[in-house]
Amino acid sequence: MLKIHLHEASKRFQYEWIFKNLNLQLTQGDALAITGGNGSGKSTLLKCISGAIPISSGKITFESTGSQIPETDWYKHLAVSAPYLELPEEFTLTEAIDFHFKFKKPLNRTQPRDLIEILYLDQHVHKPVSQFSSGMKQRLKLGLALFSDVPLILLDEPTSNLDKKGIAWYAKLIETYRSNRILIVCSNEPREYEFCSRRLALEDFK
Ligand SMILES: Nc1ncnc2c1ncn2[C@@H]1O[C@H](COP(=O)(O)OP(=O)(O)OP(=O)(O)O)[C@@H](O)[C@H]1O
Repeated sequence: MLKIHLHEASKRFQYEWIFKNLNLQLTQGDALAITGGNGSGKSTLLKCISGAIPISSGKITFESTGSQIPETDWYKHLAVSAPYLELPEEFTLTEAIDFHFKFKKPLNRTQPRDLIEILYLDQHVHKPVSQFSSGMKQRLKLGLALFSDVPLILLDEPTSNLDKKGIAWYAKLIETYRSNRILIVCSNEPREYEFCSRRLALEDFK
């Protein structure tokens, strides 16, 4: 059982404070929406929680069945989908999926061909990712994150580039695969985080 604890966590870039004295406890089953306008610091907070960048003061801890997970191992317990994280563009769809699952175990032993069907990308199996539309890339990013067998899922702007069908697909996918995980969604769009029972407005932590 993964537990994340932020204790007086603060982040600044040079002289600009992005958030200050943030206290938060999350455990599996929790869904948190991080909200705020452009530039409020949503992506920065997500990166701090993933361990990609350090906080300036305070503490973030990951704990699993009573023992603390070292920061260098956090990445093993999480998957991220974000606009600034690139897919391997030179790979075909099948290669990109195989590559991803060299590092992360697939959820419920999902087979690549089944995932491709769930992502409704079966017409594009042999196409290089560089030739995907932005919506197709977004579905692939979300699929790779949600179908990684990890307890922490971090989604930044999950429905960007998705059309109406894609947005409905996202909602259904989340409903099915969020259970017993910690899900964190950074967003300005209520439709992306309606299911989140917990909300954190970054404007409150300046
Ligand atoms: N590496 C960095 N160095 C300096 N400042 C940075 C860095 N990364 C982000 N910032 C600044 O931190 C602030 C928050 O940026 P961030 O990308 O976290 O906002 P956001 O809420 O995710 O915005 P958006 O909704 O536009 O995606 C901005 O003022 C940004 O310029």
